Amino acid sequence: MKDMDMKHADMKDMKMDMSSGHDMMMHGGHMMDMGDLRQKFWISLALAIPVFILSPFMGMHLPFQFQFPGSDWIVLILSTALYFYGGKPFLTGAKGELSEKQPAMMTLITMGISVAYIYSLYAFVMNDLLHSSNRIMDFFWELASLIVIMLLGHWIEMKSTMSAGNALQKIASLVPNQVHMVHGDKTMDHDISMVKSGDVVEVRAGESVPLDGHIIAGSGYINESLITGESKAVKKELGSKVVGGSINGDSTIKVKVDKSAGEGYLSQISKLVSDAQNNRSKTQMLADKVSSWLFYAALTAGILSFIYWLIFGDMNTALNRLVTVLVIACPHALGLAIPLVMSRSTSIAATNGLIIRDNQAIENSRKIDYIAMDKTGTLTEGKFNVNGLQSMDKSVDDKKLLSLIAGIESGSSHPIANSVVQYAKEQNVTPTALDNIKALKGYGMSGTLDNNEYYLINMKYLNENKITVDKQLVQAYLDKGNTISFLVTDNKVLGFVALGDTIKKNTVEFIKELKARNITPIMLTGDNKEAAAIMAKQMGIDEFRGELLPEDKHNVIKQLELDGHHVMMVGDGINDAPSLASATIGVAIGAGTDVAIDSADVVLYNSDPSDIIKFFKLSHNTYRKTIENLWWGAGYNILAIPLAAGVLAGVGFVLSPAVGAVVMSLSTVVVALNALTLKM
Ligand SMILES: Nc1ncnc2c1ncn2[C@@H]1O[C@H](COP(=O)(O)OP(=O)(O)OP(=O)(O)O)[C@@H](O)[C@H]1O
Ligand SMILES: [Cu+]
Ligand SMILES: [Mg+2]
Repeated sequence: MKDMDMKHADMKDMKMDMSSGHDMMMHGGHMMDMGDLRQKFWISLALAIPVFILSPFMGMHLPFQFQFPGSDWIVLILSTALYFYGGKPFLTGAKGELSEKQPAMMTLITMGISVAYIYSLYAFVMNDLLHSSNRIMDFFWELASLIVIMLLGHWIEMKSTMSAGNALQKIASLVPNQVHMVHGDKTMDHDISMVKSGDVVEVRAGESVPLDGHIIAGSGYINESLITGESKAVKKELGSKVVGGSINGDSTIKVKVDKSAGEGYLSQISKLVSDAQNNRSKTQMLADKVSSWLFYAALTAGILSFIYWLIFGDMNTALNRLVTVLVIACPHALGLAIPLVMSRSTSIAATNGLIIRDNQAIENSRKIDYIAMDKTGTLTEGKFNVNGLQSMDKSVDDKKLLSLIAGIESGSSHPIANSVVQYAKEQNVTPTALDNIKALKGYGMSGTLDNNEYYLINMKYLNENKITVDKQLVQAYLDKGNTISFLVTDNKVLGFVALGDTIKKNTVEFIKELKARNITPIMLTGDNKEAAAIMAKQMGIDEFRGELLPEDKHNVIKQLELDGHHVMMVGDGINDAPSLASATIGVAIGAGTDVAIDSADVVLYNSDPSDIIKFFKLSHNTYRKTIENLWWGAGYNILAIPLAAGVLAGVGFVLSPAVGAVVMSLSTVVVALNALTLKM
């Protein structure tokens, strides 16, 4: 569980991060500390208002403007403060981008405001210090308005990014900070981070269960809907497992904590979500590329128009055009377009049973035409009923047989093993203690007792090792889709256990929907072919393979991909990990098997395969929004740069920096709002 470790302290930090004044923002996939944008915006606005009044706009005097002796000095001082204080987030952002040799949005903004500021300084020196004969037009008005508008734009962007990306905050808020720890017959309130595995906490009526554990006193109904999506409260009794974040009904229970704050179910989920949100997707890289491309385009367009106006106009016009081009090229909306959609998307996903670990999966989902699924635990519950248990050798009776089988299975966490051990307990049969218990991948288990090697293995193993068994005895179980395990020692079959699984309630509907989407479902299982065929038929699946070893599953996926298909693989076990990693999209079931989860792109944390349909719907909408936003973002730049360069100057239209900035901010708001309308 190493990489899922998340101390509760981290979760609290997270809560603090969200509410503190410091705004973090994604730019080109990097998190950037923007300082307190809200405060910066208001202070900058206050600084800017006198500049708007005292400084001529584009060399023109607007009706409300006036000057007095020394007013230029006030403008200079206020503008300098604005540049260094209000412009700081952009200046530091640009430094970061340039140090990584990835000029992007921040560099463009910095270019715009720096050019405006430096040129205006020059104008001030010429006008007010050297008293040059013809007044040089300065850009203080534009500088001030740009900084204010940029701050506003980024502040709005920030707010939408935050509301889009608060899945972590939602998860963190599911657990209380304080717990009632039980000490003897007293309880004391402690910080949740103090609670260790083995401690006992009291959960009163209506409170949420702080940590994973099991009930040692009391019983009641517990609502796990926040965690499992299952809206009905479930009855929990003595010994029942409870999950941190679920809500207690109206009785008081005592819970013995099994996992400390860092290891519980919720912290795993948090870790997954934060992984997913920090994940830099290829699509984001596309936006980065476009941003950096725009940087060079703007520089080129700026220099060309500068040269052009220098030749056919004058220095002032030329500089004015240069400043305008550099200011307007700002790819604000563009850089916002995809991160916003993606973070909104992962956030929606997180509240719908989906954790998207790799954003690339969203893009790839359009291509999927095959979906390969593991049977046990994925399409079925993975909770087996023991349908038959029979000794086939005089040396053991049924009870002894079960004791041996349960003994071997106590060393396994396979669903079959859990079910058998549970069954033995119900039958009051004590498992025999065996040594050296090992898993035989794809076949079963083995263990030693009194120097004898005992095997609990399937038919495939018997066939491959030429161990004979009267198949007639188990045929009836095979015909019902049972999984059969034989207990073998010394090449002699001692007996068998037959287990039946139940199909998950949403599976049949899910398969229908897949087919309606023209996605071919194929079932891959390690179970026997008879069980595979019978279960597949019941589920409505036409293609299936049985008796597969983990590497066989992997090969089936690889072959399908070689044949030009794009395969989604859904699995739960450690043995599914290679297939999950090699598929176009790997989907892991449940938050249980960390190896499977680590290899997957998407995790279904409610263990409900039909959430995959939600994934397809969400991905489809996300992709559409991404493209829409790319056009809104880039479209602005595509139109604005040539206009700013003065292409239409011949017909009397030139775009001023201030108007450019207003339009840019509008396009940003459009992109942000458009991202927020993303729905499932
Ligand atoms: N702990 C175990 N006890 C008994 N039999 C086992 C055990 N582990 C595996 N087996 C046998 O090996 C077969 C394949 O196991 P594997 O884990 O590869 O697949 P599975 O999880 O049963 O099915 P699926 O591939 O659909 O998830 C099982 O069907 C069973 O016959
Ligand atoms: Cu911008
Ligand atoms: Mg399995």
